[in-house]
Amino acid sequence: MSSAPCELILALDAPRPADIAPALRQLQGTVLWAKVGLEMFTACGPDCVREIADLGYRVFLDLKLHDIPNTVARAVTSVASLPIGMLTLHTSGGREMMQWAARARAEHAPELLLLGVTVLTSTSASSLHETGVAASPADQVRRLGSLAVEAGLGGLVCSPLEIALLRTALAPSVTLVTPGIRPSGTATDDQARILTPAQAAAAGANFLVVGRPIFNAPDPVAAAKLIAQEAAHASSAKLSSHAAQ
Ligand SMILES: O=c1ccn([C@@H]2O[C@H](COP(=O)(O)O)[C@@H](O)[C@H]2O)c(=O)[nH]1
Repeated sequence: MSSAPCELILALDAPRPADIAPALRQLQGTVLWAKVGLEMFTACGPDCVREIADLGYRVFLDLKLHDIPNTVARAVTSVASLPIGMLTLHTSGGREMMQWAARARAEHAPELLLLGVTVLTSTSASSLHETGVAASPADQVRRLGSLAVEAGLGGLVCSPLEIALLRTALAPSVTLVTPGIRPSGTATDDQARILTPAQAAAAGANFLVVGRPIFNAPDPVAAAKLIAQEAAHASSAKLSSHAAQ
């Protein structure tokens, strides 16, 4: 198990960094990581990645690549020149796609952590079955997670409900990143497989990705600080209890 406390990643789901500038400025130094996703990247491209990095954040580029192996490997090569620390691809693209991506990373961006998205946190058991997958979300996450690690990825994106099972199934060095985080009393929105920050951190997540519970809160800076504290506290308690055993 990792000895580092669980950290918060801010999900920047806005078209431009300028749209969330006050929160970004006020959280500099308190939150280390920010996630640029499809909305921001399709609106302003690599420039917004550099802009967020220039503000002092480590950037998680959440492009969820999913294509034939050659195309995904070339996309990994293209983003290798950007100041990013994490990049996502869909594990459902299969072993070969992930192996090609892992080779491109080794050659062009050895410091970059490639994360395999397993089953989206917005997917319920019934919506997964509708796509033709008979397995439960937990079994499908275990299967895809193991495949991703065999193919050479360093981490996974899963729901907090699967953190404990992945911690049992995989090496402790695998980084587990979880969206689907909802502090008690906040709206579920379109997320289906959720836990609170403390529950996810106690289960063994390395990073929590949180967007709307922060940016839709009356005071986003206070909301982010509370979530970061709750996660750090729960993971430190877990680490101390492991050390005592
Ligand atoms: O399975 C996944 C993979 C990625 N995400 C992304 O995380 C954030 C969550 O935002 P909230 O507002 O906290 O729900 C968002 O950027 C998603 O694209 C995910 O939710 N689930």
